[in-house]
Amino acid sequence: MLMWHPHQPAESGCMIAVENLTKRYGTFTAVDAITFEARPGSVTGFLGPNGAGKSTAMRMMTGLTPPTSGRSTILGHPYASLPNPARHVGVMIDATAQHPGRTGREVLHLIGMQIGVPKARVEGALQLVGLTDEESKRRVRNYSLGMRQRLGLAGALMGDPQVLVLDEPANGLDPQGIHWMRQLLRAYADQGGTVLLSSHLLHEVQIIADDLVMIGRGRIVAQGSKADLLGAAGTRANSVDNAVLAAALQARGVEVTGDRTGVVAKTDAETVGRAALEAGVVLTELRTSGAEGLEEMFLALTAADARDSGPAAAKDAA
Ligand SMILES: Nc1ncnc2c1ncn2[C@@H]1O[C@H](COP(=O)(O)OP(=O)(O)OP(=O)(O)O)[C@@H](O)[C@H]1O
Repeated sequence: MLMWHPHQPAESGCMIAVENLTKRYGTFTAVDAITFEARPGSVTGFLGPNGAGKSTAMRMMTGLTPPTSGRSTILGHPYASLPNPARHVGVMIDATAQHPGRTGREVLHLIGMQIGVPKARVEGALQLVGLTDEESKRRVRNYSLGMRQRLGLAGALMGDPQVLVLDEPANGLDPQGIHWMRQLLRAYADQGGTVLLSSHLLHEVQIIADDLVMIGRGRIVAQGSKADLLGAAGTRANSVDNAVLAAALQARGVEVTGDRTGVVAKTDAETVGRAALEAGVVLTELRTSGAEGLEEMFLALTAADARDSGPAAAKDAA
């Protein structure tokens, strides 16, 4: 596999910094004072339901939409102040926006000319995203959505950037394509690159991301390392007497939910273990609630923000 080597940042620290970034359309607030950072060598998943404000935030970060207030920097500078930004930041916001009458190869040639990279880079970019020579000669109007995504990613990689900002890059990819993309982005981050990618699918992001920023109706509802967020999702336990275990936990002020497969406690494993010990209940299972817990948390945190939660969907307010 062809590899590339994103340059290490001159100084360690965040490559993308977003501070109180806000976008209002009339009285409707699409992005509401969001603040987060993305680190080099990591993949940051920007997660939220449809209409949460992910694309709007990414458009502001990459100079496509002016913010109402707040600021964002990439490599310490506002995107628009970066000299030849595509050499530093690869952006894929709308993969369907490519010119339908051009071939994939032509699209990449043009990008190369605009940003001043050698023509030979086109071959490398095509190989990186797995578009064949024959496919690269087809017109974009005949591309499947997955092929457009691959072409969009190739365009973003043309400048050999240190930072990638990708809006729903897995959209339209089949399971193999998603697997391929994960490997590509993981390798890119492992070599020091910084990736910010958005998705409305928790599972998709959870597999690849090191850090997560969860957004709902324009606001950040949770953020942190994936490990911390998985931990915060609680502990799943099973015992010979779950009713006694649940009561022991509640007596300690721990919030408990449960189903026929066991007890889920909003606390760490040690606290559950101690409660079981004191109550004299034998534990048969004890683990962090993990992925299921994170999904429950994501749904709960964004429930008030989801369009299905009430008639007054955000979009209608715009
Ligand atoms: N130009 C605009 N004028 C008015 N409202 C807008 C404009 N652009 C976006 N919005 C609104 O801002 C909100 C956030 O939209 P955005 O596209 O950023 O969401 P998203 O999280 O990317 O959603 P999705 O996952 O569906 O792509 C939506 O309610 C949208 O209708």
